[in-house]
Amino acid sequence: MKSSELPVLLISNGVLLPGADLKIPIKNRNNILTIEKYLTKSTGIQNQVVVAYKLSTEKVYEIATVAYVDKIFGWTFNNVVQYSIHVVGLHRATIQKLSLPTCIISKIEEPSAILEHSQLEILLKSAKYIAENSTNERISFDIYNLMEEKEYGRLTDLCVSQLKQQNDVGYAQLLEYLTILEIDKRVELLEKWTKTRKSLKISAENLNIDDIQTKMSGAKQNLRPRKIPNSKNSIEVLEEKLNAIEFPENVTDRVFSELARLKSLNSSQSEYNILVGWLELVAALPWKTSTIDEIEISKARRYLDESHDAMNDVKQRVLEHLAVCKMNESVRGMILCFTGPPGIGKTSIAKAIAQSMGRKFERISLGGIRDESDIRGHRRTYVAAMPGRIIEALKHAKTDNPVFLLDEIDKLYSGNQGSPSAALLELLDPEQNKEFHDHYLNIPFDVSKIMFIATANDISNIEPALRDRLEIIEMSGYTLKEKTKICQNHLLPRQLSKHCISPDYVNLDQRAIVTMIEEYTMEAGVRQLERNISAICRNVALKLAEALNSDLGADTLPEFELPINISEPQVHQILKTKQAKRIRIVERMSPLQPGTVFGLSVTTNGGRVMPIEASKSEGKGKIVTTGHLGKVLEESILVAKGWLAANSERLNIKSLKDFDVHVHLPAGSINKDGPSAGTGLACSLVSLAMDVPIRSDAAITGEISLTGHVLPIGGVKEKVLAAQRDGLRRVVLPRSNYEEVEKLDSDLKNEIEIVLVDTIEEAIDAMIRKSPVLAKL
Ligand SMILES: Nc1ncnc2c1ncn2[C@@H]1O[C@H](COP(=O)(O)OP(=O)(O)OP(=O)(O)O)[C@@H](O)[C@H]1O
Repeated sequence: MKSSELPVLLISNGVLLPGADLKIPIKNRNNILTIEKYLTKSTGIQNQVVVAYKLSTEKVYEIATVAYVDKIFGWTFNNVVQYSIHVVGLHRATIQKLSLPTCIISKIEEPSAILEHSQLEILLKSAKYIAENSTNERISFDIYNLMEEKEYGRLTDLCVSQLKQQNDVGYAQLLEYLTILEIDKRVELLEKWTKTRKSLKISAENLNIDDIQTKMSGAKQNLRPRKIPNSKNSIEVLEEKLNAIEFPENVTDRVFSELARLKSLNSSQSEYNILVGWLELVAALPWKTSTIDEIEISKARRYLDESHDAMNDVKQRVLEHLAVCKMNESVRGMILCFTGPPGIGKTSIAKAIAQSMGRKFERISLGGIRDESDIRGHRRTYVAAMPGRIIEALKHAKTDNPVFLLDEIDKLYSGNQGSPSAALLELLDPEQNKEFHDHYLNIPFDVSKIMFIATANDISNIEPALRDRLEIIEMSGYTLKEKTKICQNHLLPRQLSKHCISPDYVNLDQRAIVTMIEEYTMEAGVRQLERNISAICRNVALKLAEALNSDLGADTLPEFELPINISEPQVHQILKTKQAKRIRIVERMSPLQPGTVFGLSVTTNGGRVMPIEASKSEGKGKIVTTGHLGKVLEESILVAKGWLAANSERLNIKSLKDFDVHVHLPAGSINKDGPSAGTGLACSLVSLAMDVPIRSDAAITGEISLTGHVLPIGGVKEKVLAAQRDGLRRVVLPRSNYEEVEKLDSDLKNEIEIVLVDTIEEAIDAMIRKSPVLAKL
C-alpha cells in the first residue's frame, strides 16, 4: 500500500465524501497552521489535504478523506487573518501517523462496484430524485454524469452527501458510512436513510434512461464536468515522468539521487523549489526521442524548387549536403552557414531543409548576445538561474535531432561575462558535442544529432575559430526578373492568404510588380517588396469589406467588379501615401561634374552605388579627405594621386601638382573603407585634372597598384545588381574577376554592359574617353 505525507485539516462537524464538496470555516489553530504553512499562495506547493475527523479533543477517526483544495478564502477581521477553505473529496484513506500539521496516510483502494438489478434500480431512482430536487445545478449535473458513466460507488457517495446536508443523517452515521467499502452495503444505507425522509418518496415508475439523458443534456448546456487536477501530488507526478524516461547511463544515477534528495527536503526549504525546477527541466528534455530522417533527394529537390525561386547554386549545395547526410546517416561536423544581405531567404531556406528532412525546426537568435551564460545557462546556485538557449530550444523541440538555426552568428559580442563564441565552439565541435555541458543542467546532453545551420550578414565579423567550423554558402541579391518571379509565385499568394483574399479577387499585373520593385524598394532581398504587397492586400481587403457591408440591406447591389485590377497607377496611388518614391542616384547627381564618379561598394545590406567627388583649388598639391574614410581608403587616394603624378607626362594628362585637392565620399556619417574604390579614385582625379566629366551611366570598382595595375575585388554580383537597381548601364571591373562575371545571370548581363580592365589607363578609357551616354532614365 502506498503511503504519502500530506497536510491535514481536522474537523468535527460534517463528513466529506469522495465526489462531494465542502466549505470548511477555519477556526482552530492547527488548521490555521496547515493553511499558512502549506496552502497559501506564497507557500502553496500542495493542492491536496487530508480531511480528518475528530472524535474527541485527543482522538481522531482512523478513516479520513483526501481532498483537492479548490479555493481558499482569506480576510482580516479585528487585525486577525481568517480563512475558509473549499475542498472537493477525492478518495478514502487510512491515517497511519498523525503528526500535525501533516499526517502519513495510505490510500484505500475501493473494490469494483457490482450491484444486483434491484439495488441498481434503487440507486438510480434515488439519484434521479436527488438530482431533480437539488437546488444546486452542479450537484444535479455531477449526479447525471456519474449515472451516465456508471460510476456507482461515487454516485452513492454523492447521493449520501446530499442527505447529510439536509440534516437527515448524523456525524457518527456518516463516519460509519465512510468506513464501508462494499457498494451494496452503501446502497442499503442510502435506501434506509432515504426512506426515513418524509420528503423523499421514491415512485415505483420505471426508470427511463432517455429521460436521464435529456435531463443531462439540459444541465450540460450550462456546466462542464468538474475539473480536478491530477490527484497525485506534484512530486509523485514528477517521479512517474522520470521513471518513464530512458536516461543515458552517466545521467541516471545523478537524476535519481537528486530526486531522492528532493524527497528528503521539507517543502519550505529554499532548495526544494530549485530542485523541483531542475527535475522538471530534466523530465521535459528529449533524452532519446528522435524523429526519423526522411531524406529523399528527388523529393527534397522538388520541395526546395517549390518553396524557393532562383538561388539555384544554393539549392544545389543544399542537396549535396543532404546527400552526404543520407550516405553518412549522420549530420555530425557539417555546419552550413548562409551569408548575405537581409531578406534574401537565409532563414526560409533553412526552414525548408528541416521540412524536407522531416525534422523539427528551432530558431535561436544570437543577435546582440554578450554573455556566455546565454548559450550555456547560469549555475543553479544563482538566484533565478536558467538554462541556456540551446537547452531551452531542445526542450521546446521535444526531439534530440532538430534543425537548429543559429541566426545572426556574426552579431555575437564578447562582454565581461565570458565569450559566447567560445561556448558555441564547444557546441559545434563534433569531438565535444556528444557531451554538451549546460551550467544549469549540469549533466551532459548529447547534441551531436542536431543539424546546425548558421546565418550571417557579414562573415568578417565572425570570430576566426568559429568561422573555421562553418561551411560558408554565399547568397547574393536577386535580379529584377527573379524578384518578379518570387513575388508572383510566393509573396503574393502568401500575403493574399494572410489577408483572407481569394486569388480570384485580385489581378496584380506584371508592370505593377516591376514598378513596385523599381520605384518603391531599394534592397538586395525581397522583404520590403513583401511589405509593399501586404499594403496592396490591405487596400484590397478594405475595398472588399466596404462592398460587402454596403450590400447588406441595400436595395441595389453596389457596382463592384471582380477581380480588382491593380496596375501601375494603383500601385503609385496606394504606396505613395505610405513611403517616399525612390529617387535613383543617377537622377539625383546628373549631370556629373568633372571629378565625380560612381564607385561600387558592398555593405551588409547588399551592394550600393557609392559616389566619389573631388574638387580642386589653387595650392601646393595638398589632399583633404572627408566622409568617414578608413585607413585603406585614404591610402588608395594617395596611390591614385601618386600614379597620376608619375604618369601624367607620359599620358599627356594635366597634373594636379599646383592644386589642393578635396576628395569627399557622400553619406558622410557612414564609415567607408576597403581598397576597391582605387580605380574610381584614379578616374575621379584624372577627370578633375582634365576637366572632363565621367560617363554618368557607368560605375567602376577595382583595387589599384602604384604601377597602374587593376587588382581583383569581392562582391561582384552584389555590386553589379546595385548598379542595375540604380539604372546604370555599364560596370567596369578588374579582368581578374572574370570568373565571377561569367557566372552572372544572362538577363543581368543583357541589361548591364560589363567592361573588364587590366590597367588604370584602360579603366579611364572605359569611363571617360567614350562619348558620354545618358543614363537609362
Ligand atoms: N528565393 C525565394 N523564394 C521565395 N521566397 C523567398 C525567397 N527569398 C526570400 N523569400 C522570402 O522573403 C522573406 C524574407 O526571407 P528570410 O526571412 O528568410 O530572409 P533572411 O535572409 O533570413 O533575412 P535576415 O538576414 O534579415 O534574417 C521570407 O518570407 C521568404 O520566404
